[in-house]
Amino acid sequence: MNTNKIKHIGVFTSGGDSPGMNSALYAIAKTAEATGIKVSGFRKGYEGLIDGDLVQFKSHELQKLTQKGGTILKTARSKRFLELEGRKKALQTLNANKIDALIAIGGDGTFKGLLTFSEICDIPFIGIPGTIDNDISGTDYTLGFDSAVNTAIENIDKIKDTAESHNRVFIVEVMGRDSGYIAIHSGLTTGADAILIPESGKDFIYLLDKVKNYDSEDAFLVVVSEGDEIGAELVSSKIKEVNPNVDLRITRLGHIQRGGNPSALDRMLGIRLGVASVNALSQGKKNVMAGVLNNQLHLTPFKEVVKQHQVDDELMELLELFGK
Ligand SMILES: Nc1ncnc2c1ncn2[C@@H]1O[C@H](COP(=O)(O)OP(=O)(O)O)[C@@H](O)[C@H]1O
Ligand SMILES: O=P(O)(O)OC[C@H]1O[C@](O)(COP(=O)(O)O)[C@@H](O)[C@@H]1O
Repeated sequence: MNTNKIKHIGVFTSGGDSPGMNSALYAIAKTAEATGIKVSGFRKGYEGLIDGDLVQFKSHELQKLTQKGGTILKTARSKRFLELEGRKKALQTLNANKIDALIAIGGDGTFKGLLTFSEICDIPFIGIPGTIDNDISGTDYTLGFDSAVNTAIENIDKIKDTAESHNRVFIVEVMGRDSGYIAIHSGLTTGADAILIPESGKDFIYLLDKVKNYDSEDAFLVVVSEGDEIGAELVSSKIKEVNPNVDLRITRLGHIQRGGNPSALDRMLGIRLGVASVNALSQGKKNVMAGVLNNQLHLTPFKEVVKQHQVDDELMELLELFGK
């Protein structure tokens, strides 16, 4: 392993926070220390790079916080980094602090940012996929997805109890800005009657077919992704059109899905990808995202990392089977 070139890594979290980010930060610090590399953390995503807002990282301090949700480095969506002016300031910060590599934990927007930044900055960048939405190619799972699904499940189970007690139709909106992964996983595993996602056009037809005859002693549970083109309000009014007698409520789970301690799976993913990202830098890799494909570590060039707008065929078949 060649560790001569990299002496000082900068790391930051960016975009929406996700459970598991702290595990990854801990693993990065631990691996870097073991190979004699200094690590600095930039606070608030690209904003910290622009403002030179950085803190020294010591693994024993991060060890205490590895199990916590959120990100101890804080995160942000930075308008200033979208402008060349902002990116030039970020470059000055890196030069002034002699940072010779960057690791970013975030979603596809963060990686697009790195690609744009690479036009004026030629130090190596490594990405770690961190978003609850799980909508990034090049990895089976993103950091935080499993925890968010677990939170959604826990809450949907509770809603189902009250829905059954009152024979109510409940529409539960889960997160996923443009993606249905949280909805599919949480809907299937809570026995939802209908699951609505942006990637499917048929799901709404199945829902109306089912709900028009709904007149039972059970709950009728609809899990809808916030990214779905129809949305909870319209779904509600369409249900009332086809079945005016239903007693219906809408619950939005919202940001509760982003918080909480990470699941075992997300903690392990954070540790694996944190270690992999430092190792990738030591091996001379640049501008790649570290992910896990078929449970094997995998590096994908940023240029090939895209926002996933399709769920895989197997999940679509499940949706078809359980949605009808
Ligand atoms: N094309 C781009 N050029 C420069 N910076 C970008 C670009 N796209 C996104 N970014 C930066 O990445 C940040 C995070 O992206 P965002 O889409 O909000 O979250 P995520 O990384 O979770 O997808 C943005 O706030 C912006 O600062
Ligand atoms: O916290 P905000 O800025 O309101 O963003 C909400 C969005 O962030 C997410 O929670 C995760 O998005 P990211 O891709 O930025 O991680 C989406 O599911 C949701 O639409």
